[in-house]
Parts: sequence; structure tokens; C-alpha cells
Amino acid sequence: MKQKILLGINIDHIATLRQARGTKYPDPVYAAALVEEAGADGITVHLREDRRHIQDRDIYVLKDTLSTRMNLEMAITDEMISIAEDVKPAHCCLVPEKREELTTEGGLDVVGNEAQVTEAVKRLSASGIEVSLFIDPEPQQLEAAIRCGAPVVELHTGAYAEAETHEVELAELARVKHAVEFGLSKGLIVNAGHGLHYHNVEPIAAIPGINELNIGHAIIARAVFTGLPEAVREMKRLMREAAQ
Ligand SMILES: CC(=O)[C@@H](O)[C@H](O)COP(=O)(O)O
Ligand SMILES: NCC(=O)COP(=O)(O)O
Repeated sequence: MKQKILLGINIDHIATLRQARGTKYPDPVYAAALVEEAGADGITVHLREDRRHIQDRDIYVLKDTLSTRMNLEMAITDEMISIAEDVKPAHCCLVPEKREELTTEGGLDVVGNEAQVTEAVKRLSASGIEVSLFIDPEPQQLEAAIRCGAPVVELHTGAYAEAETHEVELAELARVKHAVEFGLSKGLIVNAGHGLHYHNVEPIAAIPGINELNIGHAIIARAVFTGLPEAVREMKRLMREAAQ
């Protein structure tokens, strides 16, 4: 039976709103419960070194309260690996991080950092965590991910999402499709995410074999007007219909 495509919801920007005033609300923990009830298959949180949105407290409380599973996004640093070894989320997605960036700009350069990535994969896997690498949709990055022992990759769909012409969008979609096919042929679990929204998600969701999409900013933005449950239900509907 064909595996249904999964939706991981990134709740970082609930925390962005909270941090804007230093209040206790809106609480990402409450948001996680709402989106899980509305159909999220997993919860993604990015604990950044600068703590601009998600806080350590969020991670520890979510660990105890999630009904689905946590995908902890983090940079490859001793601090973050130690936190992950302590929290033991179901998944860790290793992402590049630059303090000056507005959001994640590119994929992890696995090719240029194989020793460091391999060590991180070993440490996290030893704690029972399924590790994924957030990479650009490039065969050489996929091959390096395999060499590093990662069972999962998440393809960065930012270039597709930010394409300024239809021609570029189609070219970037083709890159993602090829990367999915290549990764699956090598036995990887292939996810995708970054910049996906209600008007560009369907072609990505329709790619055969893609396991999960991680989507955050667009869902939280839509929730401002429709409420979180409706924003989740609509995204999931679009994905499931496209994936049939
Ligand atoms: C890796 C990625 O594309 C996102 O999951 C990441 O969380 C983006 O960072 P912000 O959430 O800080 O925008
Ligand atoms: N890894 C991608 C993610 O978790 C959400 O990215 P975005 O939808 O907030 O751009």
C-alpha cells in the first residue's frame, strides 16, 4: 500500500511572536497540541544558537507533551549535540546556521565537512536518534550523506520556493525530483522543506516516494487569519490530494 506523505509542522514562528514581546504567550507547546490534533504527523523545532525563537524550555516541555514525534533542527555544535543527547528527540535534522541570517539560507555542506558530520551522526545515532541532513538537492551532497551514515535527508526547497520566474521554478522542481529519485535509489528516506506554502506545495508533494514535508512559516502565517487547525487541515489536504 502506498505510504501517505507526511506533514511535519515547524512551530518556530509561534515562538518568534512570543519572543517579540518576551511574554509567555503564544506558547509553542500549546500550538504543538493544536496542530497535532489537526493532523500534523510530527513537530519540527529549530533550537538556534542565538535562541531567537525556540527556547531550551520549549524543547524539554515538548519532549514530555508531544503525541507525535519531535524533529529537532540544530547546528552541528557540541552544545546542540549535548542537548539532543539529553532530550533524545525521535529525529534530529542537522542544518547550517549563521547568526546574521534571516532564515536558513542553504543546505549543509556535507561534502566539505564529512568528518564533522560523520561524528555528529555517530553521537546522535548512539542516543537512538534518527538523524537527517538538511542538504541542497545535489547528488554529490546525497552521496556524502550516505558516506556519513545518515539514514535520512531533507532536501532544501528554498531555491524552488524563491524562484522568480516559472522557468526557474520548473528547473528547481526538476532538481528536487532528480534528488528524490537519486536518494531513494540509494536507500535513503527523503524529506523536503523550506519556503513551501499553499501555492507551491503541490508539485513537491506529488513527487513519488517523498516521505515528509516540513512546513512552518506559511502555516503559521495563514493561521493568523484562519486559525491553526484550519491552516493545518488545508495544507494537509493539498499535500494528500497532490500525492495521490
Ligand atoms: C532548516 C529550515 O529551512 C527551517 O526549518 C529552519 O527552521 C529555518 O529557520 P527559521 O525557522 O529560523 O526561519
Ligand atoms: N526544514 C524546513 C522547515 O522546518 C520549515 O521551513 P519553513 O516552512 O518555515 O520555511
